[in-house]
Amino acid sequence: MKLVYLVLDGVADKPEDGPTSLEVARKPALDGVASKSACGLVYTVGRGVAPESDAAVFSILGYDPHTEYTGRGPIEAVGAGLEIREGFEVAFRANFATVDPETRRIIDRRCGRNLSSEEARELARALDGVDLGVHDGYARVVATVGHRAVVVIGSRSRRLSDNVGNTDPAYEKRGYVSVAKPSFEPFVAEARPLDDSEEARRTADLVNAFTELSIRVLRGHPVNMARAREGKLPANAILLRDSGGRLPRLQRISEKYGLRFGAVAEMPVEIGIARILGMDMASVPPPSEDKAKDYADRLEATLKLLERNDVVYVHLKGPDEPGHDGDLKRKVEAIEAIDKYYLAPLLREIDPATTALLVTADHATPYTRKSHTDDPVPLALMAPGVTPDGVPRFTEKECSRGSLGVFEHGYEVLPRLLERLRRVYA
Ligand SMILES: O=C(O)[C@@H](CO)OP(=O)(O)O
Repeated sequence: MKLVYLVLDGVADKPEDGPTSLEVARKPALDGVASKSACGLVYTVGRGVAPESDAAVFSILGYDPHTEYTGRGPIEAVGAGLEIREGFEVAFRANFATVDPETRRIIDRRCGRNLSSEEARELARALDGVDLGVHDGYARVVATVGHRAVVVIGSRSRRLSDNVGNTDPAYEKRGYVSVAKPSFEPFVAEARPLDDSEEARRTADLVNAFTELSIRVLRGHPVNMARAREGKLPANAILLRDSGGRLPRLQRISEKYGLRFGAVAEMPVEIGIARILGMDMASVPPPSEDKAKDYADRLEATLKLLERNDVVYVHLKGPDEPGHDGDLKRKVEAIEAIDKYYLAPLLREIDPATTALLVTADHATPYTRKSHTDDPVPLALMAPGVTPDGVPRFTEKECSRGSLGVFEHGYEVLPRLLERLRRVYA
């Protein structure tokens, strides 16, 4: 049996807000798959939870993020090739952002979403290894993709704790599962200890010292001088979120399902997840403007992994960013590009008699809300022995009528559907 598990990042919208991107997009390949599939909806982490990609992806891979999870920071660190010194280091997901340095008001959480990875690397180098002046502390800063980075707050001699709040106001830590806030005060938040331990207080002090230092160092940085000359927003602050002090201890996915898993992932967080779960990784360059080339690379990687694995998890970032930017046109274009340059050629390459296809999303990023929401996402399973529901198109509303019904948690999807496929392939 072979299965391609295609995850379209943030592709779902909020149907009650009006036409959704999936309804507007011209996507013959996706709609063709839906018409040959059993369909349904998934609350990827759970009803009422607007998840970040990390918890959502662990969940749709079959791991309940409320039982064993340790935050997005360590996952992004693995994706960036960083190790964490347990007990003395805490890893955060970070954003280069634009703030008013006097008031700490956030002008743009992503400094205009036009920071090149090279600019980010130069800015990170100015802060990587800095001494924080308290608690024998220091920071490591590694740029990843665009405005994204990993920051590790450490102490050479004092124990630290990951039980501290975010300085990024857009997401709220609820234990280790961070959720997107529908609205927030646009100011850099003070990191707070989330318990009364000395370790948590010490860590919060170090985070706040890092925030101040990053604003001082980035203010006059040549990259920002050049950006100002080009009329671009400065990357003059670093927002931290989703702290974690160690990696989650999870069963390797191949042992969990008794199947070999490959992964095609574009962003550090999904790369980190695939590594932690022991998947056979194909490395592909980060997304570029040339979608035809990007998706040809991702298709080639998928086919190569299919040769030596039973399941290939493919995570395509495309629709999420325009969702965050509130841009319906670009979100529709992102879906159409995946349909035309990835899915249509994939369907020409795989044998539907022996290779199943499961398509879904990690969460909704409605362009009408410009953030992740708790809306359920559509799901379609096309496989031999699976009777199609006659769903005409891959959209939120159409898939809600499917025979698979509603999965209350993403971690129910793979166990239930792999069991169904095993019966067919047995
Ligand atoms: O990294 C990203 O693409 C998004 C969501 O995961 O984060 P942010 O909203 O901070 O850009």
